[in-house]
Amino acid sequence: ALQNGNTKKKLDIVVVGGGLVGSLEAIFLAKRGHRVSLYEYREDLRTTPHVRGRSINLALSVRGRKALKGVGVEDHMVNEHGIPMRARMIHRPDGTTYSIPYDARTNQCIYSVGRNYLNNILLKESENYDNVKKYFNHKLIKSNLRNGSLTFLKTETNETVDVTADLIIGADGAFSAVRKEMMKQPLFDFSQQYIEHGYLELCIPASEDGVFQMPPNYLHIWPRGNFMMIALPNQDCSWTVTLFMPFKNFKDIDTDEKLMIFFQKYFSDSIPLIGEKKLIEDFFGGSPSPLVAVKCRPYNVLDKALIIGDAAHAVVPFYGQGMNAGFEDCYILDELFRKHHDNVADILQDFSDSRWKDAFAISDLAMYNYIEMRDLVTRPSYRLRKAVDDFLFWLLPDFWVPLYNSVTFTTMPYSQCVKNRQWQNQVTRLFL
Ligand SMILES: Cc1cc2nc3c(=O)[nH]c(=O)nc-3n(C[C@H](O)[C@H](O)[C@H](O)COP(=O)(O)OP(=O)(O)OC[C@H]3O[C@@H](n4cnc5c(N)ncnc54)[C@H](O)[C@@H]3O)c2cc1C
Ligand SMILES: COc1ccc2c(c1)CN(c1nc(C(=O)N(C)c3cc(Cl)c(F)cc3C(=O)O)c(Cl)s1)C2
Repeated sequence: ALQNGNTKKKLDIVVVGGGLVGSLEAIFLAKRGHRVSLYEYREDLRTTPHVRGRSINLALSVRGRKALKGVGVEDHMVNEHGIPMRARMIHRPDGTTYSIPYDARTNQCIYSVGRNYLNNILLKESENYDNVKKYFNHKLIKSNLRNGSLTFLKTETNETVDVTADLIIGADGAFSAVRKEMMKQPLFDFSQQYIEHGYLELCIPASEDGVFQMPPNYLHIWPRGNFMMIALPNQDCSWTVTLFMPFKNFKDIDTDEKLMIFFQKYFSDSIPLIGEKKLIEDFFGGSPSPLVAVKCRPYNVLDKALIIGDAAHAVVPFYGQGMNAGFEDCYILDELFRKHHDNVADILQDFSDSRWKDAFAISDLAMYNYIEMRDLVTRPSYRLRKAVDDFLFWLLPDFWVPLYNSVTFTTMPYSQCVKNRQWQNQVTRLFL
């Protein structure tokens, strides 16, 4: 192996999926000198407007930033594009608000970033590597992972093309075709869970004179028990608002009047911000998207294939960690390439053995938040517990890292964050 842990043997690696994780992974592999072919089902989104049904912006936190730093785009994303969110801004039903800082002690914050913007930055960064080839409008329709063969449908001409690879990386999202193939292997565990809530995106536009209509450096939340609205700021001073509600409730709101009565009752302060006409248009113009959690393991087939990102661990979004966890996969995989040099079998085995505990932990944490969401930020005991956490965090900062801070503001393995929390629950139960 070369001195910097680079593998001697250059591999022909196919990355399936050019979303956030696949495009980042392609750069990591290219930096190690491998020959990367990235195949993406959709067209080159640098040419198309926003795709509906995927959140338009996302919360980027330290785990994701660390991976972006590894390929040299963290600084741009954080300082030229990302909008810092230093606290939550909670909207009460009566329209009054109060804020809860994310990290009073060290003033850390999370960043709102545009999904397509970030995807474009990563695709553009991959152009700096002549050992990366990108193929858009290519859909994986067949594969034999053991002998590294793949068949893609070229959606523009309906022709198929056969490709072989030394290594296949499946970064093709929650409904991964690579994972479907993997599931045919013996000893492959898989479970998926759809939750009863769907989500619908609305928009709070910039004001007439082009500025934010709400305080910009906050993650705005309207917690309403069995449903919730959340808003993240965009670069153009608009907000992407995501309404989470059981599909049944979406269905029951089937006229303009019912919609207005519903919003007047639960989200009255947002009506003048969204605009009544736009609210009716956007609510009935789209349909709520489903949310699914996928757990599976192992993530590899011998030294031939590996799944990462949502393909390996799609989680419900109630922790803002899905993309951060997928980016963390890329960071960890790069460390394993360094650690095991050119032994791909060891690299993939080590990834499967070490990553599933953390993937399952963040999946459980996000699902826990979903269940708790009803009173996540309004239940008195939550706020009492938060006050206790903040006091102990202030008193013993290196000892008492509250759960939310450790998940969002440290790179402590997710499984370690959960262990921490269980231990803290015991202790607080003593005097709460
Ligand atoms: C409402 C909502 C809010 C969210 N908020 C946050 C947040 O605040 N912070 C955060 O960190 N995460 C958030 N997430 C999670 C985040 O969106 C995902 O974790 C992230 O997009 C996963 O990236 P990925 O590249 O693994 O998968 P994807 O983004 O799904 O990309 C998969 C890519 O593979 C392509 N593909 C699929 N099948 C094939 C095929 N057969 N052949 C070729 N290509 C294929 C797709 O076209 C796509 O481009 C949120 C998710 C939702 C739904
Ligand atoms: C684009 O669509 C979406 C959809 C959901 C989310 C995000 C973006 C970003 N999300 C974040 N969640 C946390 C968090 O740790 N918790 C416990 C929270 C969990 C919920 Cl459900 C919530 F509403 C607030 C907080 C909070 O603490 O602010 C962050 Cl920190 S960021 C959820």
